[in-house]
Amino acid sequence: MTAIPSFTGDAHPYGGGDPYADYRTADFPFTQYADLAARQLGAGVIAANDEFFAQRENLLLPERAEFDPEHFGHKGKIMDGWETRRRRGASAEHPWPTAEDHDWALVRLGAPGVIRGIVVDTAHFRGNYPQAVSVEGTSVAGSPSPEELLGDDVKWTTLVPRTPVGGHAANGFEVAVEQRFTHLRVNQHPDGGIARLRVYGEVVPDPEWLSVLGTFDVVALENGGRAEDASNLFYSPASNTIQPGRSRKMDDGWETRRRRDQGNDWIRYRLVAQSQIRAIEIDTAYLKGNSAGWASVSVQDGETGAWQEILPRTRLQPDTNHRFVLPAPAIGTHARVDIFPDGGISRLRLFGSLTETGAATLRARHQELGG
Ligand SMILES: NC(=O)NC(NC(N)=O)C(=O)[O-]
Repeated sequence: MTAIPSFTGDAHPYGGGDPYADYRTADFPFTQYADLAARQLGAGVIAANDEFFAQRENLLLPERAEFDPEHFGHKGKIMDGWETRRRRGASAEHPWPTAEDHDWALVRLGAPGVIRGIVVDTAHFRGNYPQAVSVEGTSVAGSPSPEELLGDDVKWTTLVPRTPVGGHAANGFEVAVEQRFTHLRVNQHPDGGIARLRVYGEVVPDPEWLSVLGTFDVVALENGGRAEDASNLFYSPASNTIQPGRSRKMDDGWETRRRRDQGNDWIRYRLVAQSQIRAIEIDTAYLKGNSAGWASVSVQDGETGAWQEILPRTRLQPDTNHRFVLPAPAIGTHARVDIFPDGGISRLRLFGSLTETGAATLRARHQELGG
């Protein structure tokens, strides 16, 4: 694992001006993966032992945390994060919290998967961030209640051991645990505030669920699809094109910078597993003066297979969902959308089903990751 920067210690008290001017962060190698704790994917902070100063749900807000130095409420300073009360010891002789004292929050991942990295963001928590944090993971099928998750029969695996963190900083941790997780427990030792939680990883879907679906979107992030590479990410990520639901504004889609050459832009995807594609949707919702002019779609079977064009270069309309039925099913493990010359699309849907090989591969991966 590559060494990534770690931050410790207080940040300076807020002194006015841009509250992010002294924010400590870094480029983490794992942010190429999807955020499995994204609300858009269906994640939630389902319980916490204490949220006296600020509510647990703020942890998963997609926007970066805000800070208003003048904003106070009945409980104290209004903070954009999850913040617990200060713990006290049991007596005047020992007024401090014990080494075991800690606060916890339970997080349901939006899609189960393998976790590659976690960011515990303490933005604006300058003198009230946790002394240390730890993160554990578990895999529980169905929709367990907080009480069930806290039961003695649930096995938790350490993803981030108890580690000191810094105030007003993006505290990143690489995770190397080859298991599929459905829920996390985030611990603050002994107490404090965390602004945001990001959990980067690879979706590993339930093969039984996909097998009964029949026809489904074999490139959708929630089903285990992934945007592997793209020609340009200037305005917004390529992974937006395989997010759930339709775009609600322009930057919910994928938009490239204006090209000034004779080339074109593209995205390469890894499908859920080997699939048979029968229909395609290309949506340009909210892309009007910058919608892709034309698009084509190709598939590749295996990392080294030849690319086969399955949708020839086709004119697209701005702010429109386009539907195409393929003349014959197309088999592949990867797909590529080429847009001409540049601009963007908001969503790509590839409807079909897993081949027998694809289904077997998915079942084997699900099993090897703990089932
Ligand atoms: N100035 C503070 O933020 N104080 C307290 N926190 C809030 N949110 O008021 C505390 O005890 O950490």
